[in-house]
Amino acid sequence: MISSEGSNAELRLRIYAEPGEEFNSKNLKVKTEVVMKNPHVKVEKMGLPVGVKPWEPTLDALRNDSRPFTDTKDLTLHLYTLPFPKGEQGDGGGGLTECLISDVLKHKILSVPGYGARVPKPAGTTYRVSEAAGKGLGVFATRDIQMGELIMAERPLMITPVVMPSRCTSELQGLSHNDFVQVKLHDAEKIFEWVVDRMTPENREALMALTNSHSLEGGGPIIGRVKTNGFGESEIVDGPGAECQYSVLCDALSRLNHSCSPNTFRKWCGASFSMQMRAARDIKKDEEITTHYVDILHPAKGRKGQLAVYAVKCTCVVCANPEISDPIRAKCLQHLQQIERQDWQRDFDVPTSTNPKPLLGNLDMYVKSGVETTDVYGYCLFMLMKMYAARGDIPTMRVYSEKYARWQSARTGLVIPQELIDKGFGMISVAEMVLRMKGKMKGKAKKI
Ligand SMILES: C[S@@+](CC[C@H](N)C(=O)[O-])C[C@H]1O[C@@H](n2cnc3c(N)ncnc32)[C@H](O)[C@@H]1O
Repeated sequence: MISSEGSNAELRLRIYAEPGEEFNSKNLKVKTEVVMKNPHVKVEKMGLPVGVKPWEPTLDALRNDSRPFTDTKDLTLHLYTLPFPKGEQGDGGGGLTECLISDVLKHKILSVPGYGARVPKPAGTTYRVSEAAGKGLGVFATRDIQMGELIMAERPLMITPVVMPSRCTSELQGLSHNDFVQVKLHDAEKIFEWVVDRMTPENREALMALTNSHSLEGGGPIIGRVKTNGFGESEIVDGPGAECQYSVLCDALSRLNHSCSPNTFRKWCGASFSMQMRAARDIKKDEEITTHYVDILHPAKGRKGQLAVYAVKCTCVVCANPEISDPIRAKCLQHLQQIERQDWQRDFDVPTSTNPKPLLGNLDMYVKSGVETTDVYGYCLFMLMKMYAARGDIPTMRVYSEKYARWQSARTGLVIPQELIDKGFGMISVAEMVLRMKGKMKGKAKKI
């Protein structure tokens, strides 16, 4: 699973019925235990180990998609088709998602203000999927794309828990670690098959057409595809403590390859129940459109290890030259740690220095190093906007205000009014005051 948070909390949600009780929605119990997450497990063989009986859960236990109300405390997994309720709101034009989620998450999803909104469409065609040398397929720009532009918006094909739904662990006592994992993979594939069986034929075909980079690791074809293509999404979790994380599996978005200098931001939009991707910098026609699977500010060696989990051997220029790139990335990380402690996006105080050289130097470093998807880049644009306002240079202030607004739109998906951008997010009053003062010094007020 492609992590958005980098969290590797090893928790497992156990769905079970007491011995002798029927496995159905009324008597299912749920328990969270420390165990492995499906993206990181690997075994030599496939199928059940010798002597282990197949798990026979009943599908009815999970089939609850017609329940009108959700229990906000129920962490048991159920099958739902979203957007919900089907037929009343329709699919908002974006297609339907098959979900194996808890009521807690379903309640969260349905409570998002504006839930049921249409999935937005990019302006014209923005991308094609074609061969990416050494990486399988990839996504490429079909025209020049400006920073901030929406490139893709997609309703997921499927949302499934990161922890593997499987039989009660007590049944597996005495098994070797390898056999234990094999059973887990086998059980989980069975449950995932139910999810896939509920899909529309088009969605099922799209899912099975996705790449499986983990076909030799003992898991079934669905788990393999989830591991290869699923996104971790911070908003798609149970409860505030993220008791259970989920994997969000999309279609075209799954064709995005990893880059250590990515040119897009990925953002979940709860209202339209869609994953969206926007340009983090200007992208040229035919350029590959990329995302990041791991933290791009980590040193090359660390990234290599993390990327191996996703079956990625990155050969980009940043990875190929760690002696040059690592110190630069370390500097960027240091800058990030400095600004993380500040509420800089809401700080409209006039900067104490009006010398833009250090900031321009940093901006150049961020662009050359390709770290526009990190906050240091946005911070730099924001500070330059404020600094040029403090210098009374309205045209240059507007250049950075425009860039900062585009970057923020790409990052958050929010549309920033042009009037606000023209006014440098309010910094124009500072610029006007400075100009008036300069005018006074020369004996007359300058016209803006
Ligand atoms: C989410 S898929 C991306 C689309 C995929 N290339 C395809 O053909 O469908 C992830 C897989 O793509 C490949 N991949 C992604 N980024 C890569 C990169 N930077 N270098 C090499 N392979 C990459 C790896 O095989 C990885 O497991």
